[in-house]
Parts: sequence; C-alpha cells; structure tokens
Amino acid sequence: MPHLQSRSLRVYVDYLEYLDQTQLPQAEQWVRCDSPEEWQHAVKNLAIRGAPLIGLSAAFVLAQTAARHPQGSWQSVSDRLRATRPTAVNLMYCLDAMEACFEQGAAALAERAAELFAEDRALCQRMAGRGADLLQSGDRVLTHCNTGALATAGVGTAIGALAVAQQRGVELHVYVDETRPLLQGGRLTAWEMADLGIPYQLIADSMAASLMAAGKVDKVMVGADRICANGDFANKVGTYMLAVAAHYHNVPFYVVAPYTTVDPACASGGDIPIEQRDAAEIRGASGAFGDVVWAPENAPVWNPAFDVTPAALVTAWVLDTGTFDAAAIARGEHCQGRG
Ligand SMILES: CSC[C@@H](O)[C@@H](O)C(=O)COP(=O)(O)O
Repeated sequence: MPHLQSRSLRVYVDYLEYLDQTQLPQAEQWVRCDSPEEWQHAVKNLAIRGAPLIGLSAAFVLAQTAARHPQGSWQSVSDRLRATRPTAVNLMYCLDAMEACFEQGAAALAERAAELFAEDRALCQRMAGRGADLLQSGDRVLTHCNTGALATAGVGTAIGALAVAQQRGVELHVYVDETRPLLQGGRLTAWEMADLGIPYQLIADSMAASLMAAGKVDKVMVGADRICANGDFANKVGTYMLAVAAHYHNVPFYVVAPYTTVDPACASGGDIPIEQRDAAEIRGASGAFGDVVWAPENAPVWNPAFDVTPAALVTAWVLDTGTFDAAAIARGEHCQGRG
C-alpha cells in the first residue's frame, strides 16, 4: 500500500509510482520510479508533468535517494533534478525546501517531502475555492493545457476551480483547448472533464479567438508555471495568444496558482527561462495512439514549451493566499509568503 497517494502519484517508503501521462487517455499505466535518472526521464518525456507535481515528485525522489545513499552527495542529486525542466518554479521551491533539511538527515527529508505533498493538497483546495467564487451557473469557461488532479497533489489549480464550482452545483460549460504540441488539453483535460462530469467541448487552439468573437466564452481560466514580481507569468505555450484574444473581446482572464508558483526573484516575464523542446514534437505526434510524422523530414522548428503573458492582460491572479487585482500585484501582495 502506498503511504501517500494522489491521482497521478503513489508514494511508497523507498520508491514512487507515477501514472504515465503520455499514455492517457488510452491507457492508465502506473510506472515504478526508483532513481533520479528514471525520474528525469519521466519528467523530460512529460510522463510526470504539471508544475506542482514535478516539484513534489522531485522532493520524494531526493528523499528516497538520500535514504539509499547516506554518504552520497545529496546536493549533486538535487542539482541534477533542478536542471531537468527550467520553467516551472515549483521544482525550485520544493528542492530549496528539501536542501534546507540536508543537515537533519534522510528521515527529515522524507518528512519534509510528505509535508510539501500535504501542503500542495491544501493549497489546491484554497485556490480552487477562490476560483470557484468567480464562477456562476451558465458560465462558459475556456481553459488551456491540463491543470487538474493529474498535475498536482490535490484537486488542481484552474481545473480545481471548475471542479469545486461543479461540487457547489454551479452549472458550467467548459471549452478545452487541445493544447498543441503535446495535447495536454485533448488527452488529459478532456479525460478529467469526463471524470468530473463537467460538460465540455474540445476545440483546436486556433478556434479560441473566433469562439470569443461569437460571444461564446464568458471567462478564461488557466494555470501558471511561474508568476513574476510584476504579475507577468509563464504557462503552456498558447496561453499568451488566448490572453490577447480575451483582452480584445473583453473576456475576463484569470490565472489560478499556488503561492509556490510565485517567484519574487523574477522581476518580469523576460527573466523567466523558457524550455525549448525537441523538433519532433512539431513535425508530428507520438503517444499511446502511435507515431505520426506529417512535416518534411528535418523541417526547421521553433518549439518553446511555454510563453509569457504580460500582467496587463490578466483580470485577476487567484492564489491560495487571495485573489489579487492589478493594484494588489503592483503592491507586491502576491509575493507575501515567498522568500
Ligand atoms: C497546475 S498546472 C500549471 C501548469 O503547470 C500547466 O498549465 C502547464 O503549463 C503544464 O505544462 P507541462 O509542460 O504539461 O508540464
């Protein structure tokens, strides 16, 4: 029996199991992870993904590696984990918290990882409640990428808000961006919507602006991988395009995230490191459905995994610590609680 468990992670005393998100929704396959190398492989492939889940799973891998190698260099393991994906700051938050316990030994690391897991679950519940407060019956909400239980230890961030609204009896209709290139919307969010029983329609990313022009979108809710001191934020590529379209069509645009996604050391969006990914992801697609290549072999590609949305396009930042408007962000209120 795992001693901790979420929708996509099972924590045993000395190893992890993760739900391989590259195989969803075709297969629910749990994979054992015994080492930092296996974790790095899973995270690079997006078998483990979503800002909070990346950080939490790294914390457990570090604690388990430390227990297995009491004389090893824990710092070098942490450095390797940290370098695996550069954009989501939750990974840095979790590893900073773990490194602060190095002197107390391996048992303290295991305890700290469990605390981070419990914390994320509680943060999800709080931010999701605040996000749900912004929703009313009849709202048609557009969302991007996957921000649900698969991506966190709890109910999720933006999808968490939809789930809590649903539990409160608020009747929603959700438009799910398929989220090219890796289809986290088409594969994972569509699956979660069905699981939650929330009525939804899947759209190609390129349809969002015309859906807004047709007056069919009341609100946009997305998650974040890093929120800067000035309120600019990075999220899955395609988010910026949605924010521009929402601004043009006067559709409120909300970003929902835990305080662990805020990076006060990042002054503005230009300071966020953006991960560049493999050309094959744009030339075709692969997954449980098989491999397909549609572009000419060696077609030149630009493939940033994330983009930056400027603060000026955000209606409100919904964190576990509060719902902040532009004036509160300018006063730095969202940075409280982050060193
Ligand atoms: C709670 S999830 C917030 C973000 O991590 C999410 O929107 C996102 O961009 C995930 O990207 P991914 O590349 O799938 O890890």
